[in-house]
Amino acid sequence: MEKIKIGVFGFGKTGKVIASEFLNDNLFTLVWVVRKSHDDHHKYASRLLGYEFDAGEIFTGEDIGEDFFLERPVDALIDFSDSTGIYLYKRAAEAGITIISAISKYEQEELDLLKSFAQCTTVLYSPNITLGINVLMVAAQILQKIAPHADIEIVEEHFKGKKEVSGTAQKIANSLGLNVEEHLNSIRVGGIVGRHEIIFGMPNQTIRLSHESISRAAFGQGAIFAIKFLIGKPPGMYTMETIIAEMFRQNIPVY
Ligand SMILES: NC(=O)C1=CN([C@@H]2O[C@H](COP(=O)(O)OP(=O)(O)OC[C@H]3O[C@@H](n4cnc5c(N)ncnc54)[C@H](OP(=O)(O)O)[C@@H]3O)[C@@H](O)[C@H]2O)C=CC1
Ligand SMILES: O=C(O)C1=N[C@H](C(=O)O)C[C@H](O)C1
Repeated sequence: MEKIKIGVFGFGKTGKVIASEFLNDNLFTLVWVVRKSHDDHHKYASRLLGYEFDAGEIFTGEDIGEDFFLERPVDALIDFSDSTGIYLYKRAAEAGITIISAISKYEQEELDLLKSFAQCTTVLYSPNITLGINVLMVAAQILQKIAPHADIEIVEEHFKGKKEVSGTAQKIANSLGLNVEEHLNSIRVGGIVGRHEIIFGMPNQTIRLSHESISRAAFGQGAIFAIKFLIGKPPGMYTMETIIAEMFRQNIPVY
């Protein structure tokens, strides 16, 4: 079977682990990686990550001219760079390359741009691409319907250096109709990869839905799940939670 060709934006804390997940999986070929700086320019991500073969040539944003995506075709582009990466890959969308953006926080302008790409190709946007957090997000909406009077607080914990409020926590708050200023609690300590908890407080009981990414590999596995789902789908905007919600629908008759 022909391998699925992948291009990755971002080669930081997460991008490196994502690249490794694709290098470890025989279904995929890592064709290139784009980063902001000129560090490791034209070296192979595979070599830098300890593999003994060449894959994932490293480029900088400045290398992306008119023909970059035509000369180095891929089936899917996975974005773990930052909110500016999106301005470099309009031509990828026009060429029909599947776009998966995992950027945790976009301004409206960037969200609109991403939506415009969905007219030409399949686009999936997910501020938290793990399977687990999306299951939790759907479960929380069901629980809120079952217990509409519960007090709800969201706690998100991340590594000390994370500057912005968790995009995942904001998305959870929006999906539950909660004011982010009032109900979102952020903790920044040490090296926590990412933990989210939704606390439902009732007079005589407390329900806690929590999810923790214990390795950034969880994000790579989520991206792989997303690509497999998107193969053969028509152009349009997709999200992880709508894929998971559909799976809930198909599997809900438990009793
Ligand atoms: N949706 C999800 O599940 C998850 C989302 N994220 C999100 O992914 C993003 C990256 O996180 P993290 O790895 O921790 O961040 P880092 O700061 O460690 O890495 C960012 C990377 O992006 C590159 N970069 C920045 N701007 C551009 C650009 N315009 N074009 C191409 N590359 C660029 C940087 O290049 P250089 O190395 O040259 O400086 C760097 O390699 C964040 O938005 C984060 O919140 C993270 C984990 C999970
Ligand atoms: O910056 C990160 O690393 C992460 N960001 C996400 C967010 O802001 O919600 C998701 C994940 O927990 C890791």
